[in-house]
Amino acid sequence: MGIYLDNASSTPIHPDVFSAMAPYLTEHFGNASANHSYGRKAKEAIENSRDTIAALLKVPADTVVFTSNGTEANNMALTTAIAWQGIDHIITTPFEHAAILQTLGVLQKKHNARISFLKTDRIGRPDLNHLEYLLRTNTRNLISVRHANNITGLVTPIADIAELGHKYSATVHSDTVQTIGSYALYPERLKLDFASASANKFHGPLGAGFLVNRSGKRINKLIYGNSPEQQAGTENVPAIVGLAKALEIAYWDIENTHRYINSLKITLIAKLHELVPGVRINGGKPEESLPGILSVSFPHWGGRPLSDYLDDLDITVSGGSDYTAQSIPVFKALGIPTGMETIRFSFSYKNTVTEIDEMVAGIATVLKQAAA
Ligand SMILES: Cc1ncc(COP(=O)(O)O)c(C=O)c1O
Repeated sequence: MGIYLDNASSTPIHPDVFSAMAPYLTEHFGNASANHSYGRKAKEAIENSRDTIAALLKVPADTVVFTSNGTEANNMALTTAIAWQGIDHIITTPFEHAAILQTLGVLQKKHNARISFLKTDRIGRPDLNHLEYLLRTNTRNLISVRHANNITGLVTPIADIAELGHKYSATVHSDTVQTIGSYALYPERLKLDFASASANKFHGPLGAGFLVNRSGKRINKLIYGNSPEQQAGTENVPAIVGLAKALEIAYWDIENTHRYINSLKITLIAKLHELVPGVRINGGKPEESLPGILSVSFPHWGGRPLSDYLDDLDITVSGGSDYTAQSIPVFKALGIPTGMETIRFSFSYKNTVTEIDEMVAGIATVLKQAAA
């Protein structure tokens, strides 16, 4: 097995999550809408999962809406806010995920709303004075700002943003896909009307997410059909069961997991500074960013990209041309020189210091080859 350092993209499923899901793939395979024992068993599993998630997040169970992923949760939140709340002005940042920027682009046209992009500082922190100015000079505002940047890991002061927003009666959504499960996050404490999550970011299955809807408004459906779940269609019961189990595991002992993952990140930063002259760490100080994400820009030494060499060594990171193409607006906004190669390393509880050492040894070999 190689070294997997792309956990911000997707994490391996936790063995206990797999065990919790297995009976719902084999024995309890019923359709939750069916009026017989199989259906009732499936329905019960969904409601138990909803209760588990609600208890962990300290929100009422009826605010938890299951979705297929984080993108759907984000779409649902924005569509609901704009459709029901008569929003005519949206405040966001240029750093949001495509699930936000593309959705807002469509909704803006459909509802004749305007979008303002918050000014940010050099590392991407939003300017709260600018936020207050935008809130003061507009009415019926929706704020959508993500809690942590999935490229650099920088964490936004979302509670301050939400507090300011509510002072001016704004509706506040945060794309918390990178933070729910990474932090023990409580939407009420952060004063969020909407928060989105995706299970495969915290050792849950692919194809499961949820939206917390504290707005008091009915969810605006994205598709129509039979299901009593707000999103139409037959529910993915095993994935929902796995999602709840994964969140339970993530919230258990989260502080120690954090400390451990952060120590891997600090170790890698120190080793890279030692090894590579001119290396640049993006996303602010380690304590300002998610413990699990490290964005590094390497001076280009000509020839093949470093991420390709790492791939040859069976070391998986986020890099290469597709990643760069998606991330270019963020790199530009952060002032990362175009000549540098930027790689995201993202860690989980499964990674070890030995893996970090092996990867650094791999980078050292690549540097030597390039210099020869
Ligand atoms: C910040 C952020 N928002 C939204 C998404 C989309 O989530 P999903 O892939 O579950 O649709 C991602 C996925 O990487 C993300 O990092």
